[in-house]
Amino acid sequence: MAVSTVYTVQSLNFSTPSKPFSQKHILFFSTTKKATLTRSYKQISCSAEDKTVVIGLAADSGCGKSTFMRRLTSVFGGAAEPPRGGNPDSNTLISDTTTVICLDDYHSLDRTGRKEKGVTALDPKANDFDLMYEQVKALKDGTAVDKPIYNHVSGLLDPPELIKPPKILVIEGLHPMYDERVRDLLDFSIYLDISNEVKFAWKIQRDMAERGHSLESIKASIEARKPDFDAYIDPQKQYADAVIEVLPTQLIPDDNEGKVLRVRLIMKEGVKFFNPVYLFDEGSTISWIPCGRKLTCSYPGIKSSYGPDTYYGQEVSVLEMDGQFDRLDELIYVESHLSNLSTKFYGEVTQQMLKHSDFPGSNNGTGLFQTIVGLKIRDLYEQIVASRTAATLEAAKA
Ligand SMILES: Nc1ncnc2c1ncn2[C@@H]1O[C@H](COP(=O)(O)OP(=O)(O)OP(=O)(O)O)[C@@H](O)[C@H]1O
Ligand SMILES: O=C(CO)[C@H](O)[C@H](O)COP(=O)(O)O
Repeated sequence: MAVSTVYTVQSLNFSTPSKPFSQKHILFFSTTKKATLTRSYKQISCSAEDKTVVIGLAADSGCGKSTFMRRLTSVFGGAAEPPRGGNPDSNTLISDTTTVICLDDYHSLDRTGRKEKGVTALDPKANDFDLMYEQVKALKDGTAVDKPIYNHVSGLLDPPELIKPPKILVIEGLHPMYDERVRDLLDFSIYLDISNEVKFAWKIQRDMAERGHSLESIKASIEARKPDFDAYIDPQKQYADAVIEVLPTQLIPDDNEGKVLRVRLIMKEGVKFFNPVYLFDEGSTISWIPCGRKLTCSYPGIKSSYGPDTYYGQEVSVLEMDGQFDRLDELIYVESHLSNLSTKFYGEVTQQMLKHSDFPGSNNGTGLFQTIVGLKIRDLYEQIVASRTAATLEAAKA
């Protein structure tokens, strides 16, 4: 029988928190040979207003999740870094406000295990949803957890790292909306829907140009993942509150380069604390070519549209941007025609885009819509905190 021993967290060597704990936090170690951590934790007491807001970001590998996360954390200010003093191959990024955890850390089978069983990482059988649910719920309830680490360098499962409840927890990866229990914990969810043609072009850019993979191996890897992607990853988009859909342009006939993109921001109606962005007039159907005196466009130009639609049987608003911007500073012209942006000052979207002009997608709708969704998440967070504060005050009065 395993005997449990109590240690204070300050004595641990992994994932040393960047700041000392303000609350007493105790971990229970199991004294088995492997010295793995059992899953018992003491609750860190926090007020209702401080409870963690949980955001889910789903996409296939290589579809821009990390880039989106960099844009999102930048909206909150401060740099996002891996846990200080922890595993150098940690997938976690922590900033003052946000903690981003990668759901690859809940792979239950390592690279060899998947190979032996003949399953991909996209297959639910290769992932531990019970633990994912248990830990996301614990964090949401104000309890720190020892989250496993999937090491992408070695392909092994490394010893766990300590994750404290942040203000905003982002769970990003293949399956944030797959398991109903985890899905129900999300305060807001996003799906990055990258069409096969564009995914292929991005994979070639990264894996061929930057990582030296051959064209054949990239094709083979995409083909091998496709059945599981279609079965387990893609269906999650029906649950997302916002979907960023990336398609080949319609401005160049038969374009197969995948450089000019048509991007659609699909925003669910009726989501608490989320008011969809609109162009010119809320609820109308608009088609707009902004190129001209105030927006420089070279071939093939830019076409934007907006209007109501349905998506998986639900009412949505869709904002679309096809083409690319020549001059980012002129984006202020487009920004000034959009409403419900949740900016804190005039031009904040343009400022964010200029700040990260070196990120992929900064000259088109991918960067623009990721930035807008980042601002909407900040607004959602602030509204949730404000409503909790109001509820606490009401309760105190009663
Ligand atoms: N908006 C974009 N426009 C053009 N290329 C992009 C865009 N977003 C991502 N890419 C390309 O895709 C690659 C992967 O992007 P990123 O690292 O953000 O994706 P990811 O989903 O986090 O990937 P992974 O899960 O494999 O770590 C980038 O190196 C870049 O080549
Ligand atoms: O789909 C993925 C999500 O990032 C990866 O392929 C999965 O996590 C397995 O990683 P690796 O290929 O490093 O073993």
